[in-house]
Amino acid sequence: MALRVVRVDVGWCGLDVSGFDHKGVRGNGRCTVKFGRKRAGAGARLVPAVRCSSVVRTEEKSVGADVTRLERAVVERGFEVDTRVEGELKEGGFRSVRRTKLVATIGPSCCTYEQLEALASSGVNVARLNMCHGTHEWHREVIKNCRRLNAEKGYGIAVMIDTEGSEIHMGDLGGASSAKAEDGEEWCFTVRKFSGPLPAYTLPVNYEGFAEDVKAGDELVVDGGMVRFEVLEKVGPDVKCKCTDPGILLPCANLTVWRDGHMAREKSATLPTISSKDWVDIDFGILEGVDFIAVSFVKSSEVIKHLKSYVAARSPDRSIGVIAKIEDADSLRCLDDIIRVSDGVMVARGDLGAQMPLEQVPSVQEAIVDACRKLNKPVIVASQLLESMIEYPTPTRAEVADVSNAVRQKADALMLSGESAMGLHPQKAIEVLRGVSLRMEHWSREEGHSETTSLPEISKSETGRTSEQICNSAAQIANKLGADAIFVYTRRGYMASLLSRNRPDCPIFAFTESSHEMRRMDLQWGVVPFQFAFRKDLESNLLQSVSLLKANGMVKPGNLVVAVSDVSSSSQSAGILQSIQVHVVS
Ligand SMILES: Nc1ncnc2c1ncn2[C@@H]1O[C@H](COP(=O)(O)OP(=O)(O)OP(=O)(O)O)[C@@H](O)[C@H]1O
Ligand SMILES: CC(=O)C(=O)O
Ligand SMILES: [K+]
Ligand SMILES: [Mg+2]
Repeated sequence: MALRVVRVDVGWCGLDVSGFDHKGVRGNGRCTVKFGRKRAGAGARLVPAVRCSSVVRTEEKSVGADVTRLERAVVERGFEVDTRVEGELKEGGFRSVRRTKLVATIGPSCCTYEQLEALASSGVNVARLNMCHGTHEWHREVIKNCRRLNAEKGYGIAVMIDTEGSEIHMGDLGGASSAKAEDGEEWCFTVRKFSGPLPAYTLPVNYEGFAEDVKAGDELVVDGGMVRFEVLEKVGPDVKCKCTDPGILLPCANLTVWRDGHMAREKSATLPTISSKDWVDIDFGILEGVDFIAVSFVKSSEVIKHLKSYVAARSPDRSIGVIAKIEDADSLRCLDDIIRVSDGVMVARGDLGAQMPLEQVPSVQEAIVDACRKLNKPVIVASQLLESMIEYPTPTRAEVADVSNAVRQKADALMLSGESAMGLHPQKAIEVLRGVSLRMEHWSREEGHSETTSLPEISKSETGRTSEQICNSAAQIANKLGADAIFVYTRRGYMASLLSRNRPDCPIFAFTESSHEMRRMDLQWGVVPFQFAFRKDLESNLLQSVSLLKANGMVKPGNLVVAVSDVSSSSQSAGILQSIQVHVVS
């Protein structure tokens, strides 16, 4: 039997071990972890005692101060939970937990360790990195900071990369954070490449066929109408334009070309959804162990299927969630197909609003949120939720109403873009999202303003249908009994998602063995992920988790818990598929 010291990092990348025994953590924070014996006939698998995630390196010496708070949490306490949720539970009890999840785009305003910590402490669940901007070194540093925060401070922040896609947009502004275009000024849009500062009144465009595609008289719309130009003439790679609607130009701003009142798409319409640059960025994401990859301008379910099989082949032991961004009319035509094959969806209102009449965006948002819930996939509502907070420390009343509306629709998550990436008040913006979410959730739930949504049956297989019915019933039982929480023991999060789909009155505590699955579940409405070593059946899991939470002051006598499980047990092999248990904490 090998005796080895393992550095356990409940962070991002690295290998998952099947399990190991532990001697415990000593007062000085040193921890020796001993591998168990090989199970007979089970090859290299080890007898699991405490299951833990992401062993980054193994070495023959003691790790001493390397042992982080979270490492100790799993070894000492037998479970792990995001430290922010733990605080909420201890302070306000089960029902106080926020159900709507928060995504923040990371940019120059919030990328240092301290700035990220400020966002994390205000409740960010997912950090989004837009691959349109920054270098791989820059993104790697942000990911490293997020990991460090998780390891040192006990947060469970997930990372999402977002592809650039092939749509036409401007390049960076030679290092400038913005440029101002005045009425009547002449500007040159060009496909020429520049290193360093740009010549005056010049804007690079990413799409090589740009000059071929546009015609004199076309209208160029920047960022859905922030600035407009009229095309005067084409000279080789340059397109000379006159500003007709003045405003601020931002780096990598989206460009659409309009002709005779319609969006002109020409050859750009045939560009691949995932460009060669995107594949390089996706490889980077896989290598860095990100939790989600969001794909811009998805036009069909095929591209999602293709990416999912690529990711599965490149990252066989660690699934990465593929999020389809809905940002144009093409994706709406096959919305249900796209949702079915994706692991989640983003309502990308920024580009949606540039690609279709603005007044259609609210109803499209509602339709997408609704379809995602019906098809059991998490949905993120993104862009301009608090746009004025890029500059001002307080949102407009209309913005608060917009955020409230998304929460009332029961979207899984809300996302900040420029507000966090390059705004003056990233932390305040997250606090507004948090405060408005909590208030609106309370209003819907406790003040009886919730509407019931009928959910279609989605599962095809017998076990899937059983899980679905069990989860629907468990959610109903929990609501009728006024339960404090639903506990679900789940390997890949499927049962947790089926419960979340019901949007029950109480939070869903989802116990899983992998810290990676934990982070993936943290995009779902009302799901509170825990890492926990499974016991032999539902009853032992329930008793063990309740007693662990009780010992840590996170449940109280009298709390009512409804429990379900998709973890196979001895009774399942005896023919009892699944059951619902109701437990009062003694
Ligand atoms: N990594 C970054 N570096 C510099 N600036 C950034 C970065 N990420 C975002 N920004 C700034 O924040 C603004 C909003 O960011 P975001 O990524 O959400 O843009 P978006 O237009 O909503 O997304 P997309 O390009 O996917 O449609 C950008 O226009 C850019 O100015
Ligand atoms: C987020 C994004 O890509 C959009 O709103 O267009
Ligand atoms: K993008
Ligand atoms: Mg977009």
